[in-house]
Amino acid sequence: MIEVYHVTKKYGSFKAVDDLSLTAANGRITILLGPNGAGKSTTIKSIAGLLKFDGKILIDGFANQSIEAKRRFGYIPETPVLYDQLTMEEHIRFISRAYKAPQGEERAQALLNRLELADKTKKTARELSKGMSQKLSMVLALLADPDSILIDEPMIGLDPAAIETVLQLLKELRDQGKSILISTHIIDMFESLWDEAYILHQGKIVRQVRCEELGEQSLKEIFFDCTQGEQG
Ligand SMILES: Nc1ncnc2c1ncn2[C@@H]1O[C@H](COP(=O)(O)OP(=O)(O)OP(=O)(O)O)[C@@H](O)[C@H]1O
Repeated sequence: MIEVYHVTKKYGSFKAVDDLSLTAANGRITILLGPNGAGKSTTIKSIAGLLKFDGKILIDGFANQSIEAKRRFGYIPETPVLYDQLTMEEHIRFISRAYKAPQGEERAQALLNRLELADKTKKTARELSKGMSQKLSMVLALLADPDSILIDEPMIGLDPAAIETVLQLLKELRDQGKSILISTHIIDMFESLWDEAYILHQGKIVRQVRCEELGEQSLKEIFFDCTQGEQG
């Protein structure tokens, strides 16, 4: 479970995230929606422990900067962070050991098969396409079987078949009881998937919507109402 309490992040004097609170519960897919520049990546990076901020963030009850928290979440950044000279299999071995995940390589193999990467494991990161890098980044984030998963714009660079696989994978992870927090501005992609949505505008949460409470209005319509017609 991911709990964010009153987080404010400033770049200089500019508040990119302003007093933001949200919860990503176990067994639910929570999406953080917002137009470009709303503060989504800043929020996700703050939760992942990459940025300093004011406020409090807990992962399964542990402060997000703590080692206990870091063992419990997997982070898939918007732009994959890989080691140019290492092959896919070297990445997998390295991350499995770093996370002391004995089943890591086995889990990675199953994910590589599903993402159609199994025949690419000898390639170095430098030789991977954008989509392949994104898929490898997902495999690495999931190989230690984290309880919470943080994903920043997961579908960027993926082809339609990979998008279907990732959507299916996310459903399975939800059904296993994981908490999943996804930041995106592409509402259509997650139409069939989300349980909880937070709409972010100019650094503030302007609306929280539960899928089961959705009335006549679609999430997209609510999004446009809240963000005054900005692109979604
Ligand atoms: N390192 C930085 N220094 C200064 N300002 C920044 C920095 N990173 C982000 N910002 C600003 O903070 C605001 C939020 O940016 P952020 O990247 O979190 O938005 P986003 O919702 O993820 O946008 P997008 O959908 O375009 O990726 C923007 O106004 C951006 O210009």
